[in-house]
Amino acid sequence: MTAKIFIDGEHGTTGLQIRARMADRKDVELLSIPEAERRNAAMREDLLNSADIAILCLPDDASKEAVAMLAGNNSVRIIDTSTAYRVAPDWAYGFAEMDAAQADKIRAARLVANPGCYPTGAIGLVRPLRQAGILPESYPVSVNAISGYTGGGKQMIAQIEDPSNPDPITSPGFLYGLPLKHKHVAEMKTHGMLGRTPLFSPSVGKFPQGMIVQVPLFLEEVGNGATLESIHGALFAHYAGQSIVEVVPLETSAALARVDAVELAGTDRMKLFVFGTPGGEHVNLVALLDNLGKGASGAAVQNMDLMLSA
Ligand SMILES: NC(=O)C1=CN([C@@H]2O[C@H](COP(=O)(O)OP(=O)(O)OC[C@H]3O[C@@H](n4cnc5c(N)ncnc54)[C@H](OP(=O)(O)O)[C@@H]3O)[C@@H](O)[C@H]2O)C=CC1
Ligand SMILES: CC(=O)N[C@@H](CCC(=O)OP(=O)(O)O)C(=O)O
Repeated sequence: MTAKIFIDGEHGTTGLQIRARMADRKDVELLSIPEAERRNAAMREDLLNSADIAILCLPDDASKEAVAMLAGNNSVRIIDTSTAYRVAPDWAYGFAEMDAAQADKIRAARLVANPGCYPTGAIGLVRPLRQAGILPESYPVSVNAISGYTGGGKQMIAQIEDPSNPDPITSPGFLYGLPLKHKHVAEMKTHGMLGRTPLFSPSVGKFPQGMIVQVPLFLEEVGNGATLESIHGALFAHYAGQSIVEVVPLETSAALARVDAVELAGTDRMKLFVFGTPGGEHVNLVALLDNLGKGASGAAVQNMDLMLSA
């Protein structure tokens, strides 16, 4: 049986990429709304309620409105890509590899919250270390990151790509989120199993897709006898057998001179690195992904596939 999928927000950045990933699939039927009608609430409500799975690629407020349009219709399953439900207890967090039980939770769930792009990297790095008893709950985690500009959606893409935009961005790279209250911090704390709110400083580079997320650690503060090797070993064991998330061998990382933010652009994969010097004081945990791949649309399709395999 083909599953009916409606992507609410299908003409936006995340929605278009999900559509592209499904273009050649015979096992799903895409319900579609004409671009000119994308904000037509009555048409959206009808399509939402006709779907087996509704994938919401909308700003938070519009996502909440779509969920309200589905109230009482338990036959429609929802994947929401916004920030609205990522720490809601009745929604499954859609990061299948974050622990051993999560893929089954997503498979069985009606409501799935797709993770944020930056949190996919940060949680992917710290949660296995929390679960292995290496990183203390009280450790003050800092997360520094650079994203491709498509992370800012249609608005930022236009600011960067269209010179006639009334509010153009001409900088080749910039920090933002300067008040340190980014909307991703809550999910990093909750699903990273952290006792303290992480200090998150994001930035954007003038490339469309790609992302580097860094979590630097002081080993003396980590304690528990943690070393470069024990941290790498815990991550390596956690992701053993996974095909989308890969932990790069220490010898390979040690031979690198650079990490290229766009290396995984156009893929749905994520690479995790542990950098440092054996016996040294510091370790830098690094995640490399595509903000629109494992960071958004790729993860949404992965979650849809898990849900369809139930
Ligand atoms: N881009 C990324 O890398 C990531 C994005 N996300 C999340 O995905 C969601 C979508 O983001 P993104 O694709 O980047 O955003 P875009 O702005 O590129 O696209 C959003 C789409 O939703 C439509 N839309 C907005 N409001 C409404 C409404 N009230 N009713 C119907 N349609 C509406 C927009 O239409 P219009 O053109 O008329 O505004 C647009 O087509 C957001 O919640 C974002 O946080 C998550 C992870 C990464
Ligand atoms: C570069 C850029 O602006 N990135 C966005 C995050 C990407 C996004 O919208 O994802 P979420 O739905 O996970 O928030 C931001 O910082 O708000």
